Amino acid sequence: MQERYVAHALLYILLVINIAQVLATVLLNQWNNRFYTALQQRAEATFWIELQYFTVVAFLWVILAVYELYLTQWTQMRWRRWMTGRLTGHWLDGGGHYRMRLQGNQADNPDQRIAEDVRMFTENTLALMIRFFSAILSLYAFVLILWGLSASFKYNVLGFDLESIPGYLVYAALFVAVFGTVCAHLIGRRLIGINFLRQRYEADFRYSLVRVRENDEQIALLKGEAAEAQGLARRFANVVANWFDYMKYTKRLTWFTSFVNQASVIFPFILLAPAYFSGAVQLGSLTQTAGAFGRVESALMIFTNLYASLADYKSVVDRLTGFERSAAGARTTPPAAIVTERNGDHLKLADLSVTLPDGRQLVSAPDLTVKPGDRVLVTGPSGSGKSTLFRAIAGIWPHGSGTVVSPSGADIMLLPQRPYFPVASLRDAVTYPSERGAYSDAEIVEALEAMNLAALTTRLDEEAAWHQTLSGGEQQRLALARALLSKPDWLFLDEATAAIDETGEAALYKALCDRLPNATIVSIGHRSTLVNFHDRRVHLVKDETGLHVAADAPLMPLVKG
Ligand SMILES: Nc1ncnc2c1ncn2[C@@H]1O[C@H](COP(=O)(O)OP(=O)(O)OP(=O)(O)O)[C@@H](O)[C@H]1O
Repeated sequence: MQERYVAHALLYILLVINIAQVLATVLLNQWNNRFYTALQQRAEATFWIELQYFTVVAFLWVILAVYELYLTQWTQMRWRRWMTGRLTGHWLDGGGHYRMRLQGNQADNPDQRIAEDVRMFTENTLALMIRFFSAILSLYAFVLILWGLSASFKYNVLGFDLESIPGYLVYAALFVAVFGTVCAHLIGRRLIGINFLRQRYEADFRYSLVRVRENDEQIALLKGEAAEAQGLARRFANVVANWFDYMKYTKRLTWFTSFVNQASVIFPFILLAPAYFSGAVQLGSLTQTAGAFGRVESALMIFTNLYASLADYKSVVDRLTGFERSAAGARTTPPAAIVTERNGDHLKLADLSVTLPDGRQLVSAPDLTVKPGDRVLVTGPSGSGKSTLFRAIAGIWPHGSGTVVSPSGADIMLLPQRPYFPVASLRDAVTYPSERGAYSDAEIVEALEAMNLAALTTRLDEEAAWHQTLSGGEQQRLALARALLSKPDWLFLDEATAAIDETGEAALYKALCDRLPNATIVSIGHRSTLVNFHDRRVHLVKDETGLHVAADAPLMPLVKG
């Protein structure tokens, strides 16, 4: 609320500054007439007085210019902060970021849209708004002046008395401006699409660089540097090709706008010269009229002069609205046809059919119930859909139909094979996503020791990219320590111990079962040794139509397929 008031206040101050600036230009325009008339008449005393007048107005002008820029920049950052918070929220809320990708309606490079496009939007909106506002004000002020001045320039063209058209100089400026705007649009409109793609290609290229950085070890091990260099060059080739397109159209537009701008310097003099040379008006009146004509014309030509910026702006607006549409689509589409109800203390899958994004059926669970305290091992061939079934149970998979009734009020945690850690201190990494201070150091140390990570207990304050520095097994143990701390009622382990040797895995499962005696544990795994820690097995087996179906199976023996 307070934020809104400050934003409004800043905007009003900026508008007032703009009005004052236009007022100053009007004063200077009038001064122009007096000053040059004094020069022409060699009136020295008036000349000095007018110079003092100019100094005062110019000084005020400088103050206004400085504060206009300063307050504009301030407003831009406040606005950007607000918009960034809003878009980040829309992206992250309710798993939208994940569903945006899965639903296939993802706007490209959301990271770039939140970072770059928001910055460009806030900077340009304000700058353009102010340019348009002052253009309207100067138009208003100088049209009046020019209208009045038109009457003093008497001459005729091809026998037609121009003086008889009131304010004909205003019409002349309007004609130039309309002509300029139409031509600028015809020449430059392709820039909108080109700018849109430029943002995209730049972001694609940056993302490829980040992926190399994130996967440096794999790339070094595979000696994939040459392939990466080729891939990066391919992406950068898009940036270059797009840039050449951009150059081509910007060049055409610049040819036109520069030409029009230069022509508009002499255009008023051509119009006014006959009246001046016939002696009808003084030099001061000529320069004032030419100045006023220039002001009216440039206010009217705003679309022409800002066409490149407007094209840029339009592409940024398109990218942001595309992002918002995609985020809204992800938010408003419920966790697909799979209804997740919270009711009772059992987990119940009824007529559940999980499909792939392209609509192909992947796995079904016609009737499956897991009771609190169960220890269930889920098995099935690779690619049969075990992980996707977990995703559907967790409510983040948007494709399929049927019902998942999950236990009411239960705390559910799902650990994947490759755990995620933020680049932060080890303390924050292990307690993620809980709030800071949710666990004492003693609790954290205890959990780490229980997961055989005593060596890490002295490094709680150390910040690192833990996904790159810890071994695969250490990362999995760190994720299990996270589970020990948060003590979920239901723990889903998706091959969460696959990188650990069988003896180590046995010790970890024992520690988990001892420390979370009431937790229901559902594990996906391929190892036969896992049988020892579970009392039930659900197997994904192919039915006669080739579809994998999840159903109870004997715990032993573990058979493949
Ligand atoms: N986002 C996705 N888009 C398209 N296909 C997907 C997506 N996620 C998973 N799949 C496909 O769904 C199938 C099942 O994947 P899933 O990871 O669930 O198998 P899994 O049984 O857990 O395999 P594994 O035992 O090898 O881990 C695979 O063929 C996979 O390619």
